[in-house]
Amino acid sequence: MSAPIIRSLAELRALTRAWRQAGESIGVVPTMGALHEGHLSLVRAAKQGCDRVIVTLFVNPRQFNNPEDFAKYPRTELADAAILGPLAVDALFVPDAAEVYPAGHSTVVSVGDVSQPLEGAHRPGHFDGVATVVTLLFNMTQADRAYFGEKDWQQLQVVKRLVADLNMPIEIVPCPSVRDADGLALSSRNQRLSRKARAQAAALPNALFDAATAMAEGAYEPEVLAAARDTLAAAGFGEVEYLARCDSESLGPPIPGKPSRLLAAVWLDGVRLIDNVAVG
Ligand SMILES: Nc1ncnc2c1ncn2[C@@H]1O[C@H](COP(=O)(O)OP(=O)(O)OP(=O)(O)O)[C@@H](O)[C@H]1O
Ligand SMILES: CC(C)(CO)[C@@H](O)C(=O)[O-]
Ligand code: BAL
Repeated sequence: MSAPIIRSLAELRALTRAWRQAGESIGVVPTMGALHEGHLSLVRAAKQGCDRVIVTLFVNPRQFNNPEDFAKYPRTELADAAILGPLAVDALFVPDAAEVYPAGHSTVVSVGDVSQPLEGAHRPGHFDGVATVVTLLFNMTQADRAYFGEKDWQQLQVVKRLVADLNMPIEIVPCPSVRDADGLALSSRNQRLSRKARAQAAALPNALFDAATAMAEGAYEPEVLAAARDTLAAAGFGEVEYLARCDSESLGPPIPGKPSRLLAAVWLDGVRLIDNVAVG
């Protein structure tokens, strides 16, 4: 059986009110659909941690800085509802744009410093769109816990900052990146890779893991980063938008004694891939 699809906020509210009155906890897994094992790992964590689980599916127009990317984003609602069936989620919330942004909607939520570099610099307005829709989804679902993937590391840090700064009564639960057998992080956008490019794509995680190991062993960072760029170019990758070691939490420059992370956004075969790994 497929997951029960709920489209209106009124219907969702009726459910969440009943669950709250029964003293049940609510978990939310926000997604843009085209579900894969990465998303399902979040759903499984939510099922373990909460009495009730809502998966949201909304391709949020306000976080796309590139109209072509928005137009091409995969939309597979029926398959998504079917794949969630065996996990027995309580609701698949699929609002339309007018339910999320009714006429007259004019509030934008903007998170500070952590949203500025990397994705923020290369996708102007992206994190304002994410922070705004995540705030709306948290309010709409009344969730106690929300599950986010480490694959979108900067997004996770932005959402943590948002929740801390606005004292939102919700716990953010990070979930590790799920990777294919060759190491490529699962992503809806991987579907757009040609067969040849898909075979080349594992060079990205390999280069990141190798570089992170070298850095942890004390190798000279500029040389390590230059070697990683050479490896990617040799593997057929195009533009490297960023490849940088950052403080894991603030995404600013690394801070001695604090965890750091290596993050990248790279083009391959007309597809923009992102990934990140811990250093040390
Ligand atoms: N491989 C993965 N492992 C763990 N979590 C993931 C993975 N891929 C996506 N997620 C998480 O699922 C949630 C929804 O992400 P989203 O719907 O954008 O999927 P996606 O595959 O990342 O798509 P795309 O990268 O093309 O936008 C986010 O919290 C994201 O971090
Ligand atoms: C969190 C999110 C569902 C908000 O639209 C989106 O950015 C995503 O899929 O990671
Ligand atoms: N997976 C993060 C959402 C986005 O790329 O727009």
